Amino acid sequence: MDHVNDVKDVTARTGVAGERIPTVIADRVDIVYRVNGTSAGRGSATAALNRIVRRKKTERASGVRTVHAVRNVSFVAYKGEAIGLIGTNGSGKSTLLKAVAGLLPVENGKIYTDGQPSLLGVNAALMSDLTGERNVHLGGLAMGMTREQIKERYQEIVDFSGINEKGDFISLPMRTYSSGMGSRLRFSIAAAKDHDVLLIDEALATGDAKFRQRSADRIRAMREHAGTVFLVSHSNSSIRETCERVLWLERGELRMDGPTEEVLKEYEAFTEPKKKPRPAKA
Ligand SMILES: Nc1ncnc2c1ncn2[C@@H]1O[C@H](COP(=O)(O)OP(=O)(O)OP(=O)(O)O)[C@@H](O)[C@H]1O
Repeated sequence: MDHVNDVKDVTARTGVAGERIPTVIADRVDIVYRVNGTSAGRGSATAALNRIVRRKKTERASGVRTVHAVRNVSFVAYKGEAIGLIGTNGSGKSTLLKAVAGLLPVENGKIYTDGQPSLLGVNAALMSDLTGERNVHLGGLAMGMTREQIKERYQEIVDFSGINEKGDFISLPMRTYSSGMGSRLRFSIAAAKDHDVLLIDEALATGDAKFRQRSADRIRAMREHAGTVFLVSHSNSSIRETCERVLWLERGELRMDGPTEEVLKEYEAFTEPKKKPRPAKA
């Protein structure tokens, strides 16, 4: 099994114990995507025929290409931590998050989690033809809340999202929302529940400054109540506001794992364009 839901067994075996309680352990994880239909040939029927004819050839010849998205990544996350995942485009952040959520198999290594991690992405499935109100109920049920819990927290969710600040938008279909409003509602629904491990993919990026501040406060509160929060973001300020630890992935490899400021300092030096030397004064 590559995704095991019992971290306690591992802690017993490895002796990682004491005050800090591990919630996620990634042990030398490799994740590989396989993409079909990449060989020359027109249309998928030709590609399929090619695959049958050349069954014994290499993967590349049969039209299957592999993308090694995460390479030999290991880390231990503890209860109460908020961890930022950073890295340039295509460095493997979303892939790693999906694997921690149990949505992608790992090629090598293992991921152990304590409790069921919840992945909150900007694409979290809400129904655009239904009203915000219906979506709050559906989203809550999808996360495992009871009808009573949803009723109890409904007003809190709507108030937190700020959707109704500019009129009665919560009774309109979600397709009438701006992308920022949509992701605020998604975040608010997810934040209404206490999660053991909450995985957030860019959810805060589209909110305005006021909402970002509220989200950062909410994430802090969630950490105090229980679990561990992972946040993937390209916004270094969101990471600074929210996380005290950062994992930096580059080309699928874990380049740095440490306190936010230390890692961001190196990352910013890596991503900022090199300054041209000033011409010498005449
Ligand atoms: N479904 C997929 N099939 C094949 N390759 C994929 C798939 N999803 C991602 N990849 C590849 O895996 C690598 C890592 O992608 P991933 O989306 O995890 O990166 P990321 O760090 O989240 O990027 P970004 O910052 O742009 O969102 C990339 O090379 C990407 O092309």
